[in-house]
Amino acid sequence: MRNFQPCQKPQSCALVIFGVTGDLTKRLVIPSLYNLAAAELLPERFCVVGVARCGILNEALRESLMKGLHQFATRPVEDKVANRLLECITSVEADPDDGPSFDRLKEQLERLESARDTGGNRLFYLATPPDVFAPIVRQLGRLGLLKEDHGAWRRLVIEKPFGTDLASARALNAELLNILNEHQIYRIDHYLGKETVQNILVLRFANGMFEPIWNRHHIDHVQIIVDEQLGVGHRGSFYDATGALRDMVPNHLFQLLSLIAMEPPRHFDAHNVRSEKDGVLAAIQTQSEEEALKNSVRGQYTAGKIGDTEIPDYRKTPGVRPDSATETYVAMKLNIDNWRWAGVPFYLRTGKALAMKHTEVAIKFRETPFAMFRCTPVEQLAENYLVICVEPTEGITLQFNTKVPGPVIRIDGVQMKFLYKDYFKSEPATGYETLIYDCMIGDNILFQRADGVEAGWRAVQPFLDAWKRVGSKGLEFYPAGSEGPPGAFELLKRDGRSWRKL
Ligand SMILES: NC(=O)C1=CN([C@@H]2O[C@H](COP(=O)(O)OP(=O)(O)OC[C@H]3O[C@@H](n4cnc5c(N)ncnc54)[C@H](OP(=O)(O)O)[C@@H]3O)[C@@H](O)[C@H]2O)C=CC1
Ligand SMILES: O=C1O[C@H](COP(=O)(O)O)[C@@H](O)[C@H](O)[C@H]1O
Repeated sequence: MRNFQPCQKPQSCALVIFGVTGDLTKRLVIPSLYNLAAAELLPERFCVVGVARCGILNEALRESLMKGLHQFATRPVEDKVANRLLECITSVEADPDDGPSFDRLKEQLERLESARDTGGNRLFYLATPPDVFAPIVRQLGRLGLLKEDHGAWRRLVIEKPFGTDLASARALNAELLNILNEHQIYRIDHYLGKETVQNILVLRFANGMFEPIWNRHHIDHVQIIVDEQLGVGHRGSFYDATGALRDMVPNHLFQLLSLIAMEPPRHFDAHNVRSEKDGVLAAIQTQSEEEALKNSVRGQYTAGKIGDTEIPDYRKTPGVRPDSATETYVAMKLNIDNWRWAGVPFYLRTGKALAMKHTEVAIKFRETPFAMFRCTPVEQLAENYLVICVEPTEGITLQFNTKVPGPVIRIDGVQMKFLYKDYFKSEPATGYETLIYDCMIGDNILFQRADGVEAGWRAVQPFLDAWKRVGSKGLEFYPAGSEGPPGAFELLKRDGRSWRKL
């Protein structure tokens, strides 16, 4: 998210993609590069080195990426732009288990850099399974390919998951920081590529009216809701080892939480913004295992129907264990131990195979102190919510009470709505364009820092430990296409609250 206008072209560079034959490259990386190319935002001198473990001819790789582009592009593909991009791509064979193949990769990369005159700047993109992040970085480190010298930058993009718990996240960070400096590492969380998520900072800090009421004196609680319609589909074995909490909470939901709850940064730059975000994650109250069990609900979907589509029982998904205790839904209550948020619960929920796709942050304000209008008791007034709608509706809604026209006082709840589509025309995008562009210009404001990743895992670790200890005890079931497990609604009811109706 750049702090200047107009957009500049990044410096010349080489982009090295590990996992060039994979789904992420085809579905998101290449379509984003295409969108950047169409907007004239790729470097003047540029080359892409596509690394695969088994040799693939340049022509075959380009053909397969072109096919993927036609399938996943967010806008009609213009041959001229696509060909210009694909001509930059060269296939190279290298396997992190085979040291000499990396020596050859180095030679080929240096040859291409010199032919394309890219100036030695390099962006390494790890679009591979997470267990090879460290081995690849070790190979690159051994060959000095990540060392910044003669003014040339060397950067590394890694995809989530950054570990599977606190210990593995620490180990991965330690491996990376052994070879790279923190400023060279770009840990991607695609939620930060969403316009509506980036706008949280602007809403809070470019408007004077929110800050005075953005605290425990005026806010009753916060809800972060990421409901998905998609089931687990073909990702059974990955998902069964992961679950809803690891897949979504310490990364995507915590990004939303930290943007909502952070203190104003001293400056709008990567260091200050990330320090404030990470500071609030570190202030999430550490729960005991008993508290974690009390303050969380796990659900797993059973067979059901979404629209006309029959969804099979989660446990019958290929790759999923028939007696799996993995959660496909999680709801939890967290507290933040600082002056701004003490006593303001944050309720988080996310799940698969639910009735609808909906992502929002709802900020619920306190009620009026007493009932001035006899016609409507306080508890019957509409609740005051400021809702940041992330997806599929993009916008902001304010819910408040108003007088119904007429001679007697009657009160009804109404909504004031800002919808992006009513104000702005923007080309449909993958959400990765901004992120890749920012890597190229060296702005890591939208990327996670090591301490933030670790603070996120630290906050969820008691939940992981407690669930591991109790196994499937307490796991609730919900039919695909429903609103989720009843316990998630009980979690708020117990506190005299309820989830906002979608
Ligand atoms: N797909 C998506 O939408 C998203 C994916 N991610 C993350 O991106 C990464 C890639 O995911 P995705 O593309 O879906 O996975 P795929 O399984 O589709 O692709 C993985 C790629 O990694 C390569 N690869 C596999 N094993 C190794 C290895 N041992 N050494 C080197 N390369 C290897 C494969 O290439 P080959 O076998 O040819 O060498 C393949 O190109 C993962 O970390 C995932 O969590 C994150 C967000 C979204
Ligand atoms: O990272 C992931 O995110 C998606 C949800 O992303 P969204 O942008 O559609 O909200 C989720 O489906 C997937 O399981 C997870 O790995």
